[in-house]
Amino acid sequence: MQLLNNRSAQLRAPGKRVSRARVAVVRAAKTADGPRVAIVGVTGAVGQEFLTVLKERNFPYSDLKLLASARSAGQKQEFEGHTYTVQELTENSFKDVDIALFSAGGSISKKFGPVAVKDGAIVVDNSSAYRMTEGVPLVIPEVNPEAMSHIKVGKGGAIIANPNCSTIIALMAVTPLHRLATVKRMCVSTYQAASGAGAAAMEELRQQTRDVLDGKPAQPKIFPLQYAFNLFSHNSGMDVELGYNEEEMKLVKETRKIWSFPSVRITATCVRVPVMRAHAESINLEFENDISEAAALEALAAFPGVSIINDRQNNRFPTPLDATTKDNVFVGRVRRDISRDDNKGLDLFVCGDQIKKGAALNAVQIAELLLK
Ligand SMILES: NC(=O)C1=CN([C@@H]2O[C@H](COP(=O)(O)OP(=O)(O)OC[C@H]3O[C@@H](n4cnc5c(N)ncnc54)[C@H](OP(=O)(O)O)[C@@H]3O)[C@@H](O)[C@H]2O)C=CC1
Ligand SMILES: N[C@@H](CC(=O)OP(=O)(O)O)C(=O)O
Repeated sequence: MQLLNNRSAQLRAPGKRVSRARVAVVRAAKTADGPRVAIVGVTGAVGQEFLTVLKERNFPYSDLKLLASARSAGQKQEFEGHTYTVQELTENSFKDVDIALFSAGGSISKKFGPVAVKDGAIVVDNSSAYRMTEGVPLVIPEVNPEAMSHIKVGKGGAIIANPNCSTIIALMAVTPLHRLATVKRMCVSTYQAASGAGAAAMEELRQQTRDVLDGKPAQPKIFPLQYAFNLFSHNSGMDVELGYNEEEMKLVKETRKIWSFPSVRITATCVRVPVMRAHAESINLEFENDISEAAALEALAAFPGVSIINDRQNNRFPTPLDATTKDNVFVGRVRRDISRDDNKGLDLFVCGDQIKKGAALNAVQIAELLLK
């Protein structure tokens, strides 16, 4: 296995930027001494992206098992010159698996995660099922790899949770600043893409856009409201007492766990916007210590997996399209918060591909750590 330093993931868009990605990439692909890998939910938006990311990163595997529901069993899937048949997920699916990448929703993870662990597999779970479970590491490899350092392939089954996509994207940008000046309070507003609600929601956005442009009524199926040419409060369950939805509370709780910082103050408002697959987030930060714009930009530029687009002269800042299909999270609008008299406040605008760094890429990076 050869470890490479990937310095090529820079965005060459007009204006100022730019940071270097320094994420270790494992080179190999199909190889006799690689782990046996299973993908649960392979026919979904994230499942398909797992295949893309495994290929892009030449992730080593000796065997690949593609799993989905009975609806998809028998489907053929080409991958790296081989034709695989999608199999129905059952209790016997994990007998010969070392790493299982789960992305079929929380109820499937709850039912089959323990089955996989019992059979000795390490589950990297994309759902929210185990994120807040004590003893289950919740990991962003650039932020807290130490949380999973005791888990390795060949040393028994375990579950590692992949954080919520909005949380991953926010913390990729905020962690280098937190390390510099300690975040006291974070206020996040999200603009979340269709992909966060799966392949069917992406199709709903395409179909409604066509229908509305053709003068036909939009037909809501996945979301309760018209999605094309509209936006609305995130579709996750609402705590009616508190007035926060589940997505907002994930940002609060998961950040505290990932940073091992239970007292950090966080508030969030999550909104679904008609964008295909990259989330955007506006973030206001209050720090314990002084932090300048220049120091913040320097810390962001040095952080692996972050690119900067921060060109005030040309009003050029990150957009969801900049981030779409990209590994890196893009950060801009870095400015001192003028509502404060001190130098302890900053604003940022962040964009990250929800399916990639927000889901499949982060999970595959976790799997790479299992091999080191
Ligand atoms: N940040 C993160 O970590 C993110 C996590 N996710 C998680 O990943 C899950 C999937 O997301 P996404 O790919 O967008 O969703 P999709 O709706 O696009 O895909 C769902 C996948 O789950 C499979 N599935 C559904 N029911 C079963 C079943 N009974 N047995 C086996 N497989 C089943 C589907 O298979 P079939 O085609 O056969 O129905 C399909 O492959 C989400 O529910 C969420 O939990 C998603 C996005 C981000
Ligand atoms: N956060 C996704 C939904 C999702 O899959 O979240 P989670 O992985 O926390 O269940 C969205 O954009 O809506």
